[in-house]
Amino acid sequence: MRLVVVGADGRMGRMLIRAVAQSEGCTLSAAIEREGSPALGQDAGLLAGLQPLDVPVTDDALAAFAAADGVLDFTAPAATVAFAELAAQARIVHVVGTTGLSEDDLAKLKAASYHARIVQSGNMSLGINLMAELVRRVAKALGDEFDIEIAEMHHRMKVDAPSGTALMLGEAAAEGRGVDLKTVRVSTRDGHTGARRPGDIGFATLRGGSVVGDHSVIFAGTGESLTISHHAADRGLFATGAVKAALWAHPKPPGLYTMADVLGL
Ligand SMILES: NC(=O)C1=CN([C@@H]2O[C@H](COP(=O)(O)OP(=O)(O)OC[C@H]3O[C@@H](n4cnc5c(N)ncnc54)[C@H](OP(=O)(O)O)[C@@H]3O)[C@@H](O)[C@H]2O)C=CC1
Ligand SMILES: O=C(O)C1=N[C@H](C(=O)O)C[C@H](O)C1
Repeated sequence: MRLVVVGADGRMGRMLIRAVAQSEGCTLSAAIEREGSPALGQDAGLLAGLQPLDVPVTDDALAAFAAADGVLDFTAPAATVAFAELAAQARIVHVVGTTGLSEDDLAKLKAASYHARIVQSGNMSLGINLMAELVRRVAKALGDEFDIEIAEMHHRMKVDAPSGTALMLGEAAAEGRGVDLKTVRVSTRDGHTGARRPGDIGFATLRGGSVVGDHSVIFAGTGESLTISHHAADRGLFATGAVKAALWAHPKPPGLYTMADVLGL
């Protein structure tokens, strides 16, 4: 499978180049960065700390997608929406790891998925996708007398909050309770907030250092609490998950898939 990595010079872009180069069943056909990027012209392998791969970084996504079977995209929301339209035109696989997507962005991905095979997830790791399943079950079993709070910590460079993973876990908890997350989501607390509203799902965001990604879902009852946690030690695991998703989606019909579909959860 010929794969394009977009956002090739990003933290995840470099990991994705390595994952493609080191995985069986796929090759790196192009590496894309935005116009004016200092990475343009550099060899993608060298950029990712590998031997040269003879794939220079370019800004010509249209030509790259036309000559590929799939694209791995961990960039930014506006870029991802534009790449989804190009992936739809090229009828290829589009693996979307980008977080911070708005409702409008998600609607555009849905539209693109009538022609592209899109796998979209706020987290490509096995552990987090299993955790979402557990959270759904626990939220269903425990009911409203247990307050749900979701805490996450990421590196100082992260630009969106709460993390895509935290929102995914929040959606799972809300589904377990049979409610719409939008109606119970509390993402900020400051000053005299009043007592906690029963049924709310709270989010706490921490940023600092080089933390790859830590998530906890706390079910706080009266006299007891239950916490489910995940610690990501290396962002290579997200890249490996993205390659797995691309290979899985290659023979599938157009549609919008999740990592839970890929992992068979
Ligand atoms: N789903 C998952 O499992 C995971 C998701 N993520 C998400 O992936 C995204 C990227 O994270 P990270 O790698 O840390 O961020 P970085 O900022 O390090 O990388 C993003 C890269 O995308 C590039 N980019 C932005 N717009 C374009 C464009 N139009 N064309 C080409 N390249 C573009 C950026 O270039 P420039 O710097 O010039 O803007 C940058 O090189 C985030 O949304 C993050 O939350 C991260 C890890 C795991
Ligand atoms: O920006 C990151 O780094 C990460 N982003 C994803 C998110 O928003 O949940 C996944 C992972 O936790 C790392």
